[in-house]
Amino acid sequence: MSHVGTAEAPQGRGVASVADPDAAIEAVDLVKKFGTSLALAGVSFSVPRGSVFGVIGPNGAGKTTTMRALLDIIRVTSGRATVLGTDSRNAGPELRRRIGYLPGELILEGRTSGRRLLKHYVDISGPVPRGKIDELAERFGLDLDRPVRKLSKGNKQKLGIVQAFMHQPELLVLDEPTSGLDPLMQQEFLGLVSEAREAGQTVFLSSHVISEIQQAADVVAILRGGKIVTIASVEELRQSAIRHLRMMVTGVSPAELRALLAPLDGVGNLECTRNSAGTTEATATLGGEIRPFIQAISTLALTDLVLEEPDLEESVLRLYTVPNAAGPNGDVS
Ligand SMILES: Nc1ncnc2c1ncn2[C@@H]1O[C@H](COP(=O)(O)OP(=O)(O)OP(=O)(O)O)[C@@H](O)[C@H]1O
Repeated sequence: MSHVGTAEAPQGRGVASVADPDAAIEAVDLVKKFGTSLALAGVSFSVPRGSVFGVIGPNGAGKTTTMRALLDIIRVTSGRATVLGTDSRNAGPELRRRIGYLPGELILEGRTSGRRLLKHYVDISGPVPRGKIDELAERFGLDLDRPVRKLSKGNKQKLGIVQAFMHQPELLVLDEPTSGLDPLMQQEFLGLVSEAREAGQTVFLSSHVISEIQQAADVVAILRGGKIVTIASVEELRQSAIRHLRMMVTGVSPAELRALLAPLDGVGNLECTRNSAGTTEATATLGGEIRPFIQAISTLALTDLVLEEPDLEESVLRLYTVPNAAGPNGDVS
């Protein structure tokens, strides 16, 4: 297991700066090149203290690179980040004690037990409240006396979670924290995140699981190809998500209904047909606000209207793949 570290980084240089005192993290135009490949192409965001900020994106989007840059495990090519009021390049032991870090790829080998390994990490993280390690281990059903190399992937992940949370840090940086956890343990983890927020801690986490981000995060950043496609609250994302609709109308022909609905903002995949009962049926997708649509159909003789719950997953996946897709704030990649 790696803790917050500076493995690939030169020793602290740069001057500590306080940008926004309310921000736990402020990243400004982070660029990271690995040889000729551009892992981060100008990433900027701000994470308010006491909030849960989720980052989602497809494989290779730059989530891990962003986290490693914030923790000074790697150095960015250009740009700057402030973490808990300190320039990330000054991530010395004092700052590291204020952060809990769960790396994406946990490597736990050796005969040592989970308990002994955690004791070692206490030396780095600073004091842990009495009984906290056992309380967390019990919560996740983790046997701390087994040699770590014998632990399953999920149990190694639980040990990583205990390690990140045990010293009740001001900031938690969690890379794919629920990877390998079963659904019950994922819920337990989400409970822990919500308690952390209630206690005023800040959580910065990445995930592939949209439903999990939806449940845990206040704000979501969608990263793709080293760029932020959009940053939005979960509610904004939900409102911008696509709904599926089906309606039945009498007294209008399919062509008339098409002429009414097709020009409306957000209407897509429109199909208007006459069914065997002589009623006109329309199916479509509806994005964005529903009010203009409801107003437009208010004069129709509706016999049925079905408007499905917005599908956040579908909407986010669209932002993953569609070139120049606009997010809820109108941001484009
Ligand atoms: N040490 C490295 N050397 C070279 N390229 C790297 C290195 N680390 C990351 N990359 C590249 O940078 C890009 C971003 O990788 P990163 O691991 O940050 O993505 P990610 O969003 O965390 O992906 P995943 O969801 O698969 O974990 C990828 O193209 C990756 O191949």
